[in-house]
Amino acid sequence: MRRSMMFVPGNNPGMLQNAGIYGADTVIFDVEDAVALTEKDAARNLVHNAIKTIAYPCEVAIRINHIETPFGLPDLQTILPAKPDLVRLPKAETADDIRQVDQIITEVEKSQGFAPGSIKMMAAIETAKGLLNASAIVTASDRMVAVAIGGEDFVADLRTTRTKDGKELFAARSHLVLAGRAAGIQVIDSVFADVKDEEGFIAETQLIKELGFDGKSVINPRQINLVHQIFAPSAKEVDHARRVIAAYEEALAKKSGVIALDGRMIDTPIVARAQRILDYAAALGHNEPNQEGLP
Ligand SMILES: CC(C)(COP(=O)(O)OP(=O)(O)OC[C@H]1O[C@@H](n2cnc3c(N)ncnc32)[C@H](O)[C@@H]1OP(=O)(O)O)[C@@H](O)C(=O)NCCC(=O)NCCSC(=O)C[C@@](O)(CC(=O)O)C(=O)O
Ligand SMILES: [Mg+2]
Repeated sequence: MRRSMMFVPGNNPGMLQNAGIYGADTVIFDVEDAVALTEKDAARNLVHNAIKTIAYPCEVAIRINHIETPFGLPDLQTILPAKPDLVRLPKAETADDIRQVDQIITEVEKSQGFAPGSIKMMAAIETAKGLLNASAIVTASDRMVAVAIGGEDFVADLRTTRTKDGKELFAARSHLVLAGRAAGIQVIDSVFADVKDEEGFIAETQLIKELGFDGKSVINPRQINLVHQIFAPSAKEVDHARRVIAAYEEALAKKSGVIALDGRMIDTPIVARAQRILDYAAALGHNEPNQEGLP
């Protein structure tokens, strides 16, 4: 699961040290926009050492600089030998961007003796051009496991701003869900910058869950649990899903493919959705908070 992917500035030793304790599904050690140009060398060395020496209890990703900048290649060459799980390429605009990074990862995997394909990739779409090429980007490498939207850069490219209800990102978010689902990979929403606005964060996370996203990029530990609560099926949803499956089994026993439950039709897509809720709840176990705990 990649419900919460937390950015950690790669030049902050204290944050790198503690990044694993907050329960994020993934930590993303950032050497791109959270790091000033003068700090790039120091940050990539810090990130390398952190990955090499700390046993993080979650997936470890790195966000490199774009491969066409002077920093992208040294980012990969310095950090990959520490073997992060995942490389996030920001501002991806073409399938060739992905292939270039893929090729460098392949070379480092060979030289370091890592299993081929063991380092995964994801791309962040942050421009109109990237969005229009999304289908080619998500299918450009077998390493691709997810695609994200980088909302802050995206609205800058569109020459607009972010609003509370997210109307400016609606088309892009939906397009990305389509591209990701068609490629069979996960789709991750953007960050929410105002870490003190809990109500706004909850509303945005509920929206992106309804749009079909698998998770959200976050920038602060206090946002992690909120995402997990919103993505966890509620007790009511789990109970309803169980009743749907039971009703459908009853229908099948009577040689029917359709049945009514509480006055509503139950057929195969509804059963598939119910099964997905049960699988999701089972994957979470019984220790995860769910929506009932939301403020
Ligand atoms: C926002 C703030 C300054 C608030 O600081 P505050 O000091 O008020 O935080 P507090 O809540 O007081 O911290 C309580 C305790 O948690 C620790 N703690 C906090 N944050 C932590 C963290 N992230 N990792 C580990 N530890 C953390 C802290 O050290 C303290 O520990 P302790 O002292 O021990 O108690 C801080 O969070 C922060 O720097 N965030 C990361 C920002 C960042 O990475 N931006 C770049 C990525 S976005 C981007 O580039 C846009 C994008 O590209 C995105 C896309 O593509 O999706 C696009 O285009 O949209
Ligand atoms: Mg960005």
